[in-house]
Amino acid sequence: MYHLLKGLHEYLTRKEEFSVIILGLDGAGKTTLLENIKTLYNDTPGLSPDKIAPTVGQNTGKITLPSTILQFWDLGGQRGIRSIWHRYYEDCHAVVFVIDAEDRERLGEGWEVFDSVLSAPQILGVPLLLLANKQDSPQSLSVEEIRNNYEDWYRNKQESSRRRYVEEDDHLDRRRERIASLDVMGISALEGTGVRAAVDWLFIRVQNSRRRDDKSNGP
Ligand SMILES: Nc1nc2c(ncn2[C@@H]2O[C@H](COP(=O)(O)OP(=O)(O)OP(=O)(O)O)[C@@H](O)[C@H]2O)c(=O)[nH]1
Ligand SMILES: [Mg+2]
Repeated sequence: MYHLLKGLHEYLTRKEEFSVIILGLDGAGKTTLLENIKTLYNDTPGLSPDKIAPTVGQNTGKITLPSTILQFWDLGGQRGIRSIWHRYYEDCHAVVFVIDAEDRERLGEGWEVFDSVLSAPQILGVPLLLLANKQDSPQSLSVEEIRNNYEDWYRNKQESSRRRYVEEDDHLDRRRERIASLDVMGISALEGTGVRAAVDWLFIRVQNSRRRDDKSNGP
């Protein structure tokens, strides 16, 4: 009887675990975001921004929400480290792409990398959230400006490339669909503004992720 009740209790209180990968160029603010999330949701606070160094490899963090655990994988954004990102694609349930909205000079490079993430076949069906970080800075582009900037970049790229003629129709359609339904949110990872709203988005979207029935504990 005890075992039956224990089993029932465990069943009723079990938490599903989902993996979220955080991608973006070096310096975009991914680790600052992860540490801020830890501070907001965990008893033990995350690192303060002055203790954060560029990521060589990965950082991880876990938060517990009602009936759900989110496991974050913050991956280094330096050019040489980006080549390992794809190893995390197969097992993730959501992707967060952080763009530095303050660094106008690197926006093009950011979109180039974002575009390759957006069109990676392994994650075409996985929720993708674009975060326009550093909204605390007066120089930063707003969410609206970031979206427009990406759409302009994409249009220019299409016009100047012949890729659209060689890309498979099906793939192109899914990609267009993804861009049209792309969610962009503004945050300040440094001050924590907008971070809870972004986590709420993830919490809701992973429940409906196509990979929900195919969960794993991460890469
Ligand atoms: N003003 C401002 N600065 C920020 C914000 N988020 C991060 N930064 C700063 O941006 C710099 C880079 O932050 P990181 O979190 O290390 O960036 P990262 O994306 O993890 O970089 P890599 O680990 O190299 O991929 C640091 O100086 C942060 O303090 C923000 O919201 N506002
Ligand atoms: Mg980092």
